[in-house]
Amino acid sequence: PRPACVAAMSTGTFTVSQPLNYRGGARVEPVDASGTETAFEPATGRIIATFTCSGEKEVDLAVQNAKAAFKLWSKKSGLERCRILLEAAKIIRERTEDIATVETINNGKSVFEARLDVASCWQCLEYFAGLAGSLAGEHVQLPGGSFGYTRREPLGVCVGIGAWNYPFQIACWKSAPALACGNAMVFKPSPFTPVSAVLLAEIYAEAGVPPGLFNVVQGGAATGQFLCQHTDVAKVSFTGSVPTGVKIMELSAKGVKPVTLELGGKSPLIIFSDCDLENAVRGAMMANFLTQGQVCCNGTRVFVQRAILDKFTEEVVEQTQKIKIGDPLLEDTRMGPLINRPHLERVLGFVKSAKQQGARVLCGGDPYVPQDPKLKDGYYMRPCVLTDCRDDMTCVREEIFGPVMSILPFDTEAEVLERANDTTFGLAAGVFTRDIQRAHRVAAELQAGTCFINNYNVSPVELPFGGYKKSGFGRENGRVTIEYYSQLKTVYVEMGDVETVF
Ligand SMILES: NC(=O)c1ccc[n+]([C@@H]2O[C@H](COP(=O)([O-])OP(=O)(O)OC[C@H]3O[C@@H](n4cnc5c(N)ncnc54)[C@H](O)[C@@H]3O)[C@@H](O)[C@H]2O)c1
Ligand SMILES: C[N+](C)(C)CCCC=O
Repeated sequence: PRPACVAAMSTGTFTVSQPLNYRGGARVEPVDASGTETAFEPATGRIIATFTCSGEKEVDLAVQNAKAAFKLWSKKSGLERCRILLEAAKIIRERTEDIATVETINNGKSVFEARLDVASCWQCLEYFAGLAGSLAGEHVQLPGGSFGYTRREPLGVCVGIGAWNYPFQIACWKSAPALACGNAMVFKPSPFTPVSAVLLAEIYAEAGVPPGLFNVVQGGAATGQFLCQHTDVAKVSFTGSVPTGVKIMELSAKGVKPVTLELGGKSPLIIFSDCDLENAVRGAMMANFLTQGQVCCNGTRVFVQRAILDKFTEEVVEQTQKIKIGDPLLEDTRMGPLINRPHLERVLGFVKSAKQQGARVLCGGDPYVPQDPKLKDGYYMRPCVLTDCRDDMTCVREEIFGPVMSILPFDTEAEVLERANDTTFGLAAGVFTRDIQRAHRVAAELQAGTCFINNYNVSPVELPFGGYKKSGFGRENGRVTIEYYSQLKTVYVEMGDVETVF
């Protein structure tokens, strides 16, 4: 059943009343445990769920269900899979309000933004539904009338492991290409945001996928490890931090499983003095403050050419101070709370160390208590703009994952490219300039999986998304993702006699 009118809910009222695991076509309590976790409503600090983390037996049951469903699903034609995925996309679109509301309650992002995330989800399903019907191999003529052909085949049971900043979107960006290619999936959300992935499982079931094709197991590191180590799992697609990505890769390597790693970043945004300043300021806001700054590809190192430094800084501070912080379910809120108390403290700690290292806080960077008494225990802070930053400061080198922008002046193109690329990360980068040749020259030199020219943090599902360097490898979205969820079989066909060398 769909959640009871969550769209009509207000902050401070939602609690989870049904099991959060989904296996074999139904919500279930796990048969064994690897501890318990608690999920919060960041806006109020209220507990909304206490749940059991799945143990090894539950993980195995989910994988076995997925394996059984794979046998049915992988035999369907691409067009048959397309129809079911399109139906799921339609349901997601119709339920935008319900899904966005749950996402906002559990994650803290504004409902305005959560609706945009949901749009990216149904669009992703539509996109891969479209590709499902066109998956094909090639036919190759060989000497003597013999020939070969290739078949694009699914991998089997794929595991998806997600981060907490885009819970529903991550589940869709992984499952849509996986299912389009004929795979089954077991998905584990972050224990901080367990609620919305199970809505996706229900939607897939309603759309007509076989029971067990998309399963959800809840838990933390231990549950994730059981998934990565399972011998019947063919592939692991992970979104999260670099240190966890390393562990996932090590575990998967033991079973020679291919991995997709969508990891963290510390992306540069370069603003040349010939830019359209108004657009550059808007771009910098988009690059830093979506989802309270908890975005992997955020352009948090904002390099500004010296001639426009003062004007740009003044404008960006003015816009930052105008951001409406508060109850994320209210229509005019644009910044909600951070994900939890320890993370808020961590982000505030980055601001403190930036000050100690010589940066100047132009606005924000301190805890915020909204006037509404029910929000007093929420995890809010005011968005922060730092100036007088240097490349060696901690706030400029490390991923903060919060609403903290560092402004860095520069003089020449060569200098800024050198500095922009001086990082172990390589997820995204941006450039604002009116000089079309410079824009493409700079994009070609930036060491990043995605480069934005004259915009930032737009990610249409038609375009591949993924990292360079320690930000990971493999891609999500775009046609190329088919290659990460399928394997190519070559079939040789002999039309003559066997010529033996013996
Ligand atoms: N590149 C991208 O597309 C992208 C998107 C969103 C977030 N991120 C990154 O994610 C990070 C924030 O997310 P997070 O704090 O949830 O990351 P995290 O690495 O702490 O956790 C991510 C997921 O991995 C699981 N996990 C933790 N230890 C594990 C282990 N040993 N084995 C298997 N699974 C394990 C967690 O339970 C969670 O589901 C940031 O670094 C951010 O940049 C990247
Ligand atoms: C949709 N965005 C804003 C590009 C975010 C993608 C996922 C990164 O955390």
